[in-house]
Amino acid sequence: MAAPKSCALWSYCGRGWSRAMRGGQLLGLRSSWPGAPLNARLLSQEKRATETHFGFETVPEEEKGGKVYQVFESVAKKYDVMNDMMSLGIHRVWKDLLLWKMRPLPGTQLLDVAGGTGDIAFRFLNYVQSHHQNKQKRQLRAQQNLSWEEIAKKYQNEEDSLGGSRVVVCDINKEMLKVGKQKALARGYRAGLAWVLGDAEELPFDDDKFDIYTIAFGIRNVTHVDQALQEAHRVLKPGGRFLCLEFSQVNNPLISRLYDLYSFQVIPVLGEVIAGDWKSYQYLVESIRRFPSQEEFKEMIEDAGFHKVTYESLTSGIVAIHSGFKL
Ligand SMILES: COc1cc(O)cc(C/C=C(\C)CC/C=C(\C)CC/C=C(\C)CC/C=C(\C)CC/C=C(\C)CC/C=C(\C)CC/C=C(\C)CC/C=C(\C)CC/C=C(\C)CCC=C(C)C)c1O
Ligand SMILES: C[S@@+](CC[C@H](N)C(=O)[O-])C[C@H]1O[C@@H](n2cnc3c(N)ncnc32)[C@H](O)[C@@H]1O
Repeated sequence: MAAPKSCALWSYCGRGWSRAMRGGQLLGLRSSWPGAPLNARLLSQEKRATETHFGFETVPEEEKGGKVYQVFESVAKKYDVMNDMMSLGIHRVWKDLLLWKMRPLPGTQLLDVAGGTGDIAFRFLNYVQSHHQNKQKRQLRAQQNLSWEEIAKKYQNEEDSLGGSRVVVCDINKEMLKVGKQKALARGYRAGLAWVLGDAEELPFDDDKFDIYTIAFGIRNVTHVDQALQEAHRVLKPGGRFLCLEFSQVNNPLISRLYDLYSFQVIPVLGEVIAGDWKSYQYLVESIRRFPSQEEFKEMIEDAGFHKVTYESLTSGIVAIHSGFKL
């Protein structure tokens, strides 16, 4: 695991305690820093700030991972149907827009972290396969003198139909990965797809390995967001791209009010009726409100070493897509 960048951590402390409180998450000070404000030094010496949030609850940092694991272990089988019910299918549009923004080239090696049941991975494979086949058709039409056998051979090898592109789905939860693998089998996805059990905070991959790193609706659940961002930077090749689709801040007061009413009055009820798990969906809607705003998260991505960091808010800011590059 890449050691936290002292400059980034220092700039956290250097910009004062409030910066370390970003998104309501009390970031643990790992050592009393000579330059840190007095109250931060006292806190780090007397009582390490090792608390974080689990929805609106404050919990010891070491407990959050287990609680999040239980949430997704519980909802895994109903995860996909709940997404459609809660968002009336709009989450599919958000994920399609993520792929449209990605526009992967042939041969792209994608790491989809917190990939769960594979929604992003399947979209990636569909995208690269359709673009590769369209390119192949254009090339074949340009070569009038090919024999039938030569044409048939070009269409036969599925591996080739991906143009060398590959996607690795990495997730910490066995049940979510199990549902994803079942979906892949049912939909006929075989080539170019791998499933890896792993933690976003400590990825089981070498440095400089992937062209694109995506994380969709996952980073909100991670205990140490800064560590996950640093791991994303580590495993990307120079020139690689980071893309994050996550819930964000609604700025329109009316929509924000309606969204809150819908979130806290309807979604947990849907969670209980459909998934038999009111608490996990209460966690969902609370965790959304505890996540940093678009601008704050942009700064966190920059602190992790990414450049040209931008974001695009969708559906009045209910979600946002953040993008950055490892240069
Ligand atoms: C455990 O963690 C997780 C588990 C998972 O399964 C999934 C995830 C990851 C999550 C996703 C990928 C998607 C999650 C989706 C959401 C959080 C919801 C996203 C919300 C929208 C796209 C629409 C938001 C709605 C608005 C902006 C405002 C419009 C709201 C209304 C018209 C409803 C107003 C609600 C009230 C006034 C509350 C009081 C009313 C009642 C209790 C009566 C009953 C009301 C209804 C039945 C209204 C239902 C309305 C709709 C279904 C329409 C929704 C509106 C739109 C599509 C605009 C994960 O992390
Ligand atoms: C809301 S689901 C998103 C799944 C998928 N990306 C999608 O868009 O449908 C969140 C996923 O994050 C995973 N997750 C939570 N904490 C994680 C961590 N530290 N490392 C890797 N995955 C994690 C959960 O197991 C779950 O599968």
